[in-house]
Amino acid sequence: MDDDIVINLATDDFVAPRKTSAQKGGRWTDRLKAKRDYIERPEKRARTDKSSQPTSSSKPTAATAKPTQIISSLFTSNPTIETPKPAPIPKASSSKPSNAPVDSSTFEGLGLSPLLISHLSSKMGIQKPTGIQRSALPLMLPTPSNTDIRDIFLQSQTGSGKTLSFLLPIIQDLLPLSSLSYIDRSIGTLAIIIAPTRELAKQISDVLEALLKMRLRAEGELEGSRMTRWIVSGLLIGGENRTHEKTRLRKGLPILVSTPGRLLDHIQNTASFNCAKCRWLVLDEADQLMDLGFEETITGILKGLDARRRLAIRAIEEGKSTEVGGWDWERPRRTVLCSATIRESVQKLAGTALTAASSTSLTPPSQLTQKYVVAPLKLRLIIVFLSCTDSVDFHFNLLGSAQMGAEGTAPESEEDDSDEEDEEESEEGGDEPKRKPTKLADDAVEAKCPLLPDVAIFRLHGSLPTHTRMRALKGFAGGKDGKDKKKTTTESQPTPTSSILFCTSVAARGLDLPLVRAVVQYDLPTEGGATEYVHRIGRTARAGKGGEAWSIVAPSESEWAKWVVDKMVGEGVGLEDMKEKEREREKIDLRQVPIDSVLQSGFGGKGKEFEMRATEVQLAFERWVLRNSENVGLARKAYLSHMRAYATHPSNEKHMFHIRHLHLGHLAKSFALREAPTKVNAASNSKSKSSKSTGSSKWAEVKARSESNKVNRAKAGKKGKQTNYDSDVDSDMDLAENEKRMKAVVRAQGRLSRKGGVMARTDTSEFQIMGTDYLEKLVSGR
Ligand SMILES: Nc1ncnc2c1ncn2[C@@H]1O[C@H](COP(=O)(O)OP(=O)(O)OP(=O)(O)O)[C@@H](O)[C@H]1O
Repeated sequence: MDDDIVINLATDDFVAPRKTSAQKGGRWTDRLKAKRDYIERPEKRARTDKSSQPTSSSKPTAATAKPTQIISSLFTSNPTIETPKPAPIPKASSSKPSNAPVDSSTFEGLGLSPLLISHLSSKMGIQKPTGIQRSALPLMLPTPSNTDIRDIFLQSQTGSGKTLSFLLPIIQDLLPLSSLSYIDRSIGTLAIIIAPTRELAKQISDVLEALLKMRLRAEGELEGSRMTRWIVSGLLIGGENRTHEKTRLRKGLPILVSTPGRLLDHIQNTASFNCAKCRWLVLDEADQLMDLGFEETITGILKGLDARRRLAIRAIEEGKSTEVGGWDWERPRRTVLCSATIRESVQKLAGTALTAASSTSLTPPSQLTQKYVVAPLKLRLIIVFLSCTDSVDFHFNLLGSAQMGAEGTAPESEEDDSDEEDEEESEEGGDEPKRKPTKLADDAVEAKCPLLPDVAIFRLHGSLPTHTRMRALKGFAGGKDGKDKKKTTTESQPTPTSSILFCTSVAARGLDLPLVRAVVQYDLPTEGGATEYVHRIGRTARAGKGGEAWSIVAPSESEWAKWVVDKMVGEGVGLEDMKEKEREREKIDLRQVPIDSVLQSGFGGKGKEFEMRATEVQLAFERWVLRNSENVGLARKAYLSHMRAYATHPSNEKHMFHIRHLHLGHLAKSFALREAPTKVNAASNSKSKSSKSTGSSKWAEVKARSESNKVNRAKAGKKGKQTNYDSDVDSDMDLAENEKRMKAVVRAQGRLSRKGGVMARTDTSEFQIMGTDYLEKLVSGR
């Protein structure tokens, strides 16, 4: 399998829906289709914004020619989207991949141990160093000339081999200790690697274990134990039994890979965690780790390690130590900061900055093709994916269960006020055939999509339990889960040849899945701007391989393409010179592709046939949502969460990503919702009204908290700062739930000020987070 993400929803052999004129008898879907496709609706009140204008490209149809509108059509009432002029192919795209190994260099020439070189070559297929490895190894490998170099910052493009750049020097540094008779794993932890997500920590640990499997023996020795026998690696990522972790730590883990929270926990609370002799501290994705939210934890870790070291030295001085003698306590700890993107301020924290010679900018790998399509929101559903947690769950279930021609009914509840269209659905749903289960198990990680027979679908987000997240990643990457399933796949369930991973930004950084062919940003990042964009697209085009990045851009967001390129060039470290910036800009080839050509290649057919095919798929999705209240609930929740997430774009992006500019009707349609958005909110409100706690008491609670925040801020002398809530949070909505969600969003973004446990505006960005009332007003036009 060499393609792990596909972007087309249907292939050329898509079977066109049966044309029918039957009004009586036949399949329910045929009658419904005949009815719905040709129901003419009174013209909607015209929107005043230009986005409500019909496309210039859309030819007059029976519907558009008259002053009426087909409700289910995806291709009417769309905003005008300028068709891009074909851009010249930039010179850079024909040059050598920028993150590939460098032919002119060798590991021998960089001072790497022959034992490691031989293992890399024979067991891992790695022959030549990449640019960053060429820069880093001579300075980081243990030699008498570089003992003074303490903190190091490694910056290079995504997929350029930073992991080996720090793991190889650590291992080469520890290997000589093997000759000391007293050395075994009880020496404690000598190197710690911190990664921001569990998935990334696990991945680094896997690479480390692959390296430690080396049959390394001292030169000339054919027999005897491995030099790495005592270098046991450990992984601490939370979500696991603490007692079990403590036992492992007590036995000794010379190299530890961990997420920050769990590590701090053990430094503070596990007496038997011997980390006083730690020589290496690596912060992978350092910019994210140094950001607010993680910052305090990292500071706690640094202080904790220093304190442990001081205590150990004092114990030796006072003769109370059980430590073995002969340890070089004078040798300082070396800190390695590592990322593809990093702010200059963070870079300055490191004494020595090492970058791959090829580029210091925020640019993605040169061989990565970047494309974007400006799509009306309601058309997104038929293209591809990416979103917040609820949106991931919704799309995973939708794609994993919806089928062409499947039946639907109106939702079981909350539909007393269903509109004419819903009533039509209910009437026609009377003779529906037996339904298939419509929702996947809560812990399901893989689904087969009836619309995409050769595709396995996976999901990954931070609200899933750790073991589920790991299973998802393994399955997607073609690991055990995926492979086993392929063996048992029957004829009725064809072998998946491609995989799609629906995920949140939890998968944006560091994950190395070499077979990923394309990254599709169904939603652009709400947090992290161009930096997050570069990390996300960096999941493809790794180590010199090709890859494509697609971004789905709403008409109201169309300024984004220029903005993100400006940011990529402008935020590159050390790119002050205008000419240099211009050269960098030329290398970034982010080009717009007309939506028609994307749909045409996805759905096939002649002329505008793709419109009918796309509409059929949209209808299949809408029918799936209508099948039961659970599906409706998933869709509504995803829609509302999407709006909340959207509202967290920072204020300097408001001109492109303001919720006020979103076409909410189209947005609802992209979640396969037929209801007008007012109804989506109304349904949500009625649910919360029936919940135990009254809205008003919760409102009072939130308001009180908001007041207390103000007092705290005033006390702290932070005038002018405000909470991330607007003071007009709606009293009807489930405020506690709302608050929880908002907090989760903000915390996930690392912007929750831990001081006092309240959400406060941070110095680096001011969120658009606004009360539900405000969203409601926008939605209902009040
Ligand atoms: N010298 C090399 N030759 C060939 N492949 C390599 C070399 N070094 C590393 N790789 C491979 O390149 C891929 C990317 O490496 P790695 O994950 O370390 O990249 P990274 O720079 O950390 O990326 P990101 O910034 O996205 O975290 C891995 O599959 C790794 O095995």
